[in-house]
Amino acid sequence: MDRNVRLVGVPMDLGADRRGVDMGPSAIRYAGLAGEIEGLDVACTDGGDVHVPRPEGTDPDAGAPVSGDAKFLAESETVCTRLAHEVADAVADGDFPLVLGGDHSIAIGTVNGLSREAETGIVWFDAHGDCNTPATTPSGNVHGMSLAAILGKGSFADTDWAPAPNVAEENVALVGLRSIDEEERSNIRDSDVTAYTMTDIDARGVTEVVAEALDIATDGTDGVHVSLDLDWLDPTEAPGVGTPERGGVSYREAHAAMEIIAERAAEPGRLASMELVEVNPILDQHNTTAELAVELATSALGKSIL
Ligand SMILES: NC(=[NH2+])NCCC[C@H](N)C(=O)O
Ligand SMILES: [Mn+2]
Ligand SMILES: [Mn+2]
Repeated sequence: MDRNVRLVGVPMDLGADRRGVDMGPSAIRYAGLAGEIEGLDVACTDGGDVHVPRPEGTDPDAGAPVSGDAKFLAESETVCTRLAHEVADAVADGDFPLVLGGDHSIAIGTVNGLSREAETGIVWFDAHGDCNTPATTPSGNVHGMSLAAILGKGSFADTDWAPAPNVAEENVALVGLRSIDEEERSNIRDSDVTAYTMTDIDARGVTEVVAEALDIATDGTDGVHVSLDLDWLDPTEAPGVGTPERGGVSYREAHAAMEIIAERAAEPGRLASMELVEVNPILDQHNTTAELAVELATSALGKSIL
């Protein structure tokens, strides 16, 4: 990594049912992220946390500007708009934004900030598709809708804060899927997003799948955003997540994926930003999942075994 890394924490948990992911940024910092990055001879500054309203006393249905079910949408807008500013500022200063969640709804803010001035591809590592819309969501949780929001699907198209300005569906790849809701399945199938399931990883191996996902995300774009939902990994490796799903990638497969990202990042501008989301310290075992998030981030930023 030839740029200064700027950490931006987003202690957001309004997009998920299980409370506790708001403590993710602290847990990841506590696991030693800044020091590990500096150990790679990469400068790292901490931009602090984006302010997130507390849910207590907030009406989850207040002012929802879209039709359908989406809880805390007004707060999502506020937080994602703030985050988009922070990310755009980091990019304008020539820094590499590393965003610490928080639930996955924050990706709406990260990608909006990042794609303001640049064509952006996305590789989205996740057990879930996060492609529900307010019309198809079974839960009303925005963290299950964030990719659909970024792509302006359903009633998100009527908002001015959710659809990202310079992201083409053809440059988006989902990797590691194993839990898709019934109607979400058609949202994915009817889109131009490329979706790699765990079955694809079983058959082809993680290195081939991730290399192809990166080809898709880099084709004609200025840079790639890596969105890493820790529930992408098997819950035996990453127990501290709110929506664990059996059958995820192993510890080594996850590192292998990040190492391929690091190889490609050598080409200037290729890896544009990264976010680590869904770490839930309340459900974790001795901060294992936050420590894993730190390891995977440093792998993506160039840490190698030898
Ligand atoms: N980012 C996540 N962990 N998303 C989980 C989404 C779960 C489910 N598909 C929903 O829409 O509620
Ligand atoms: Mn997710
Ligand atoms: Mn997920």
